[in-house]
Formats: sequence, C-alpha cells, structure tokens
Amino acid sequence: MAPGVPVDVFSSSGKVNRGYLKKAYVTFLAGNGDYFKGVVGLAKGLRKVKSAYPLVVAVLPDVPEEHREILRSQGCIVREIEPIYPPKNQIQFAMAHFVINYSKLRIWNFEEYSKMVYLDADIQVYENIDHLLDTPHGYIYAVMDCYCEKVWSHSFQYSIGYCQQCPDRVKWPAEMGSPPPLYFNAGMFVFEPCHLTYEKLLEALQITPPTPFAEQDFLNMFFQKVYKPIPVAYNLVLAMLWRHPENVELDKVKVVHYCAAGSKPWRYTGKEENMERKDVKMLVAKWWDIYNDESLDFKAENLVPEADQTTFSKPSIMASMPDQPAISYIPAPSAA
Ligand SMILES: O=c1ccn([C@@H]2O[C@H](COP(=O)(O)OP(=O)(O)O)[C@@H](O)[C@H]2O)c(=O)[nH]1
Ligand SMILES: OC[C@H]1O[C@H](O[C@@H]2[C@@H](O)[C@H](O)[C@@H](O)[C@H](O)[C@@H]2O)[C@H](O)[C@@H](O)[C@H]1O
Ligand SMILES: [Mn+2]
Repeated sequence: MAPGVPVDVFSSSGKVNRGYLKKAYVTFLAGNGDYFKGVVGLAKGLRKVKSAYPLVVAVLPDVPEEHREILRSQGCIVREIEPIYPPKNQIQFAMAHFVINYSKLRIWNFEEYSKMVYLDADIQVYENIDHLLDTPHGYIYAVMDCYCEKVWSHSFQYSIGYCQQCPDRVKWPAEMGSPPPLYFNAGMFVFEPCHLTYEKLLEALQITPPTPFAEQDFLNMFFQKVYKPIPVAYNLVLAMLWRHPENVELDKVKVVHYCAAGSKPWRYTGKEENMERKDVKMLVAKWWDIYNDESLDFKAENLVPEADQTTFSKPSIMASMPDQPAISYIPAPSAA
C-alpha cells in the first residue's frame, strides 16, 4: 500500500461546538441500475427501527430522476454530488466498479451535519443504531474487515492466510515487522463532515497511488490514526459467516452488509458460492420482508420533528466510550 497519510486529528486549538448541527444517515447511489432498491430497503429498515434521523442519499449525476423521485417518496433527502476519480492509473481494482466509490468522499463536505453514519446501499439495519451518532468526536468508527475472500487474493495477507479477524490462526511473520494496522470495511462508518478534512482528503487523493480496494484502502490510510473499531454487530460483512463464524453472534447482529458475491438481495439467485447457506437465505428473506412491507412506506405525518432528535438515551456503546471533549478534526499537513 502507498504510504499512509497521517491525520493529526486532535488540536489544543479548542473545541468546536458542533452540538447545534444536525445528524443523519447517508448512503451513496450511482448509475441507473438496481442499487436504488437497496436504498429503498435501507430507508424502510431505518423507519422500522424507529431511527430519529433522516437518510441522505448522495447521488451521482447519472442517477435518473425516476429513481430520485422514488427515494424522495420514501422520505430520503436526495443530494446530487459530482463524481471523484482517482489520479490516472493502471491499477486493477479488486472489482471494476470500485472506481466509482471514490465519489463517496463528497459526504465529508456535507457540513450542515455534525455527525453522520455512512451506510452502503447493500446494507440493512435491523436494530436501532442511532446511539452511534452520539459517539465522542474526533474518530472514525467502523467494523474491521476480513481478508479471507478471493477478492483479497492480490494481498500478502491472503497469500499467507493472515486475517485480522483471527490474528493467531496464522501469525504475522516477525520478519515482516509489525502486522498491518487495523483495517475497516468502508461500507459502514461513523464520521464527522468537515470542509477542512474534505479538502485534505481530496488533496491527499491526488498524490496517493490507487490500490485494489479503491476508496476503502484510501480511507484506511487517511484515517489510520483515528480509526476506532466497533463490534461486528454493526456491520456484518456476510463472508464472516463462513470465514469467522466464531466471531459472529447472528442473533445480536444489528447491521447486515450484503457484500458477498451473489448476496445483493434484489439480485439474489442462490447460485453463487455460499449463497445456498441457511443463514444467508434467512438474511436475504429478512431484507425482502422489509422491502415488501408497505406499512413501512414513508408517510409525511410520521416525520420526526427536528427538535425531537435530541431526546435520545445513550445505550451501551456510549458506556464503553471514554467521554472526550468535543474536538474538531484538525488534519496535519499531508506527510506525503
Ligand atoms: O452500480 C453501483 C455500484 C455501487 N453503488 C454504491 O456503491 C456502494 C459500494 O458498492 P458495493 O456495495 O457493491 O461494494 P461491496 O460492499 O459489495 O464491495 C454500494 O453499496 C452503493 O451504495 C451504486 O450505487 N451503484
Ligand atoms: O470500493 C471498495 C469497496 O470495498 C468494500 O467491499 C469489499 C470488502 O468489504 C471485502 O472485504 C469483501 O470481501 C468484498 O466482498 C467487498 O466487496 C466495501 O464494502 C465497499 O463499500 C467499497 O468500499
Ligand atoms: Mn457494499
């Protein structure tokens, strides 16, 4: 991987009171294909768990008006963003479509929000996770990824069978120095929009050679020093079911990420590897139950008045978080 872009997050230059700004969920939609169905499912899932926050959808210009209308009719806040492309490169992304995912970075410029939870459109929320929007400032919270799927076959980790999800199974070779820094799946993360951070991201992107996992690799480099792992329950990358079942308590999972090949519920055929598993079929059916539930369709009278957004208890994850003073991101100048 290219050298990390250190982000010196904390500064004693005092606190920024971000309490007056709004909070929201945000997802990303590109193209005129069927991912909009994922966004509809996500909007209905957040309603089912009675989230107090809206879902913002960052759409690329190629998302047709018809799809945007469907999302608005489901109560989504649709915001058009300009694409972001990595510098000219010969890289072979792990999946060809990953190149459009750099555009996700535009969400750091949604400065009217103090805190957001980003969720891929192939994610479903099955339990209320609004408390993530009350986590201490100054960090990016996300779930650790898994290196065991074939899509990682370009990596040294994969070649020796090392995975951060089970670092003792195959130990990192001492001669290779310390193991790689903890690495998060960029399908779900808790972050703080900030124009200064946004500018630093774009600046750093122009001087960082693209790598197989595109913006996910880049975000892991950029936020390496402020990444806080959160439990698998907050983003079950489906492959964990067969790669690390010992790390999964399915009945405690709050968020499911349908990222394994063939697992997108709206395209599910059951033909790809692992797709015939009982747990996968159950999770796909669970997604469809919400998608098809008309009682979860948006009704204007259900709107949560903005003022009510703060009447929130701080459940368990807050209890385990040391209280931090409200500190804004003050990225250091890029080291690269
Ligand atoms: O044609 C596409 C491909 C991707 N995406 C968005 O980009 C995210 C990341 O792609 P994907 O989830 O397919 O990657 P994975 O998590 O499976 O690696 C999706 O969830 C969508 O939000 C999209 O809108 N249209
Ligand atoms: O553009 C890079 C993408 O990288 C990640 O997807 C991968 C990763 O999770 C692997 O570990 C899985 O094995 C694989 O299936 C999955 O595609 C993010 O989910 C996605 O949002 C996006 O950032
Ligand atoms: Mn995804």
